[in-house]
Amino acid sequence: TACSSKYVLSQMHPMWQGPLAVPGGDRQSPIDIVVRKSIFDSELKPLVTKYDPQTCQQIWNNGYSFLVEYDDTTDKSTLQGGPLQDKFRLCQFHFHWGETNSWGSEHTLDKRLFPAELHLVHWNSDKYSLFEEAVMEDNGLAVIGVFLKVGKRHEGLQKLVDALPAIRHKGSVVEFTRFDPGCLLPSNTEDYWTYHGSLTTPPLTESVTWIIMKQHIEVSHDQLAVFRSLLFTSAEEDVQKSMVNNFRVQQPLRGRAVRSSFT
Ligand SMILES: CCCSc1c(F)c(F)c(S(=O)(=O)NC)c(F)c1F
Ligand SMILES: [Zn+2]
Repeated sequence: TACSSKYVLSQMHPMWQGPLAVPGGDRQSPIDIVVRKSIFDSELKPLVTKYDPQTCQQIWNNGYSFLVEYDDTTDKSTLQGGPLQDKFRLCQFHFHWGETNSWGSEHTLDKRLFPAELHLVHWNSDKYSLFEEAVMEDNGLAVIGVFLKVGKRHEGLQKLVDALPAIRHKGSVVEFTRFDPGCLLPSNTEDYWTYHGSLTTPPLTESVTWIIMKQHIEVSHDQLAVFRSLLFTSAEEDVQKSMVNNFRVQQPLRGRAVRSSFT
């Protein structure tokens, strides 16, 4: 699918976290969400997701995370509602996680870190015809962020966890079909925070309407341990590096408002 083929992140190394010069740079992500400073907006609607598992195509290791990619050539898997005026097409989802359960998320709630964070990446198919275009525009992308906590095993996640050993190395791809990303959303999709930000990986473009779910999902310790068995490095490299801590450092709010859909 377009959403990541042209944007191989393999050049990126986790150590790039520094303040890469970004044009403008006043709406960078991730951020700390100061809950008591978020502003309730009664105009914010519940999210409307319509995901067709048949559009699931493959899972691959891009050298920074693993991406589950969807066919985004039609409007079969979409996100609308919430803070959005347009319809957005799902192109992929991926995660960020730590080397221990004490940290790993990109966003935080009142500085609270979670062990991992799920990102479902969508692009504005009402305004643009390709992900590559949308990723450069200020209302081009919508990313749903879901916090993960360690607890009971997530049955829906297990199919994905079972596929990970086949993509241990950077650049590995395997077919992955009939996976419903809706099973990874919390039961409550009405309560979220939203703000305007950016990708948290190069090209770091300021094109993202972020939608951070208030309710987390639970995965087991063992499921998260399989995430950490992935490698940043390709099979050819002689030093293998565990894929952990693939999150960006938090960025300044620069006066942005974070709105909440709930009081
Ligand atoms: C331009 C890369 C194409 S796909 C992709 C990705 F691989 C990724 F990691 C993130 S993220 O910034 O890390 N999380 C929101 C994205 F937003 C993406 F769109
Ligand atoms: Zn991400």
